[in-house]
Amino acid sequence: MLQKSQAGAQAGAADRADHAQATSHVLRVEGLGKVFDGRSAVKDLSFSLQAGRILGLLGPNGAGKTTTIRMLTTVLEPTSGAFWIDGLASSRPDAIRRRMGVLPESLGFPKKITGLELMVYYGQLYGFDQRKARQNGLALLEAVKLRPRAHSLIGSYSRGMRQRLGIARALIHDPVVIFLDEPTLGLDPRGQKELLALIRSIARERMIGVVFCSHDLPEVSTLCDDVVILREGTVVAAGTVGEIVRKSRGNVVRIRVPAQAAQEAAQLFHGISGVMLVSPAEESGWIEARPADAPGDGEQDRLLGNRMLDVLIRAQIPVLGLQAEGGSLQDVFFELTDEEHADGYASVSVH
Ligand SMILES: Nc1ncnc2c1ncn2[C@@H]1O[C@H](COP(=O)(O)OP(=O)(O)OP(=O)(O)O)[C@@H](O)[C@H]1O
Repeated sequence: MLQKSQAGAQAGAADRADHAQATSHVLRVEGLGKVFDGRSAVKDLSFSLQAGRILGLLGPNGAGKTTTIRMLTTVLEPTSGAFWIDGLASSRPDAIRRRMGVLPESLGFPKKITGLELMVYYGQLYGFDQRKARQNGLALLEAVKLRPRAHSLIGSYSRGMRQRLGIARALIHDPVVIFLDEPTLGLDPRGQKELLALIRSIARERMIGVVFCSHDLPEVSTLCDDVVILREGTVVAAGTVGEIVRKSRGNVVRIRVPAQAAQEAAQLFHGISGVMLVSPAEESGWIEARPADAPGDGEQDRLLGNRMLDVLIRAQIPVLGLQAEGGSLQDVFFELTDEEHADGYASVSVH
């Protein structure tokens, strides 16, 4: 709880000044770092998140995601850098804790109370009286589609229902940012889909910024607006999902021509700037190509197949088969977090 002391009043004024500086972002992180026993777990991390947007924090095991989340949720003190939540600086953990909600990776709820009792308990911890805590609790249970089970014991809830209860609890004090650590872990495909839809609607309707940690890359591509990819504690890519996917080297085009025309077609493809043949023409007539430089111009990369087709049409070489594989967040993730291929990618800033 905040103390109404002179120091508190001064801190409040400073908070408001910070707030005025950074009102467009619900979360802003600058140069955040954490050193454990002389080893950097997170280095110079900077990004920002706007209200109503969902940011995916990605990285392989040991990349520094948990350390980052623990710093941003004030569990761990950063070694360097700072962050602001709703304009309030990380040097005021009590104040910023009241502006954020957290769904930790593993949730421990008492099993022998009802969902509503849990909501009332936490509502009162945040200073609501019994009536208001109950009213707020019921409204949030409705929002996460648990209203019909409000009076059931938590012990009877499925994993998906417990996750939804965890989200309702994280929203009790009307936070501006919520941190969700692997919320869909262990859910069946339907439960996963429903939870993702719920997270999206909460972000959009309540204008809450969501920081979402997951190892499920298709899920992150579907849900998130922005992505930060960490590798060994350092940001290796940051931007919107579209911006990051366009940086993929995964655009591969396979074209099949008659076997007797394969050499000629390969020669023609060689002549297209920006095209790299992956394999020599096969006896079957299949020829595989990808953009020569990475990261290339995303638009140009996506037009690779069109340019290859264009030269075949001009040379009147029949096209017998065509396969085009666009880049995905998964491609970029593997490329960036694989030591051999991690060079040559420029970061772009998250809006
Ligand atoms: N309390 C600690 N003391 C010492 N080293 C730590 C501590 N916590 C984390 N680390 C180290 O910091 C690095 C980042 O770990 P972190 O748990 O943040 O990674 P992660 O991306 O969350 O990994 P995972 O996906 O496996 O959960 C690792 O090298 C880890 O060993």
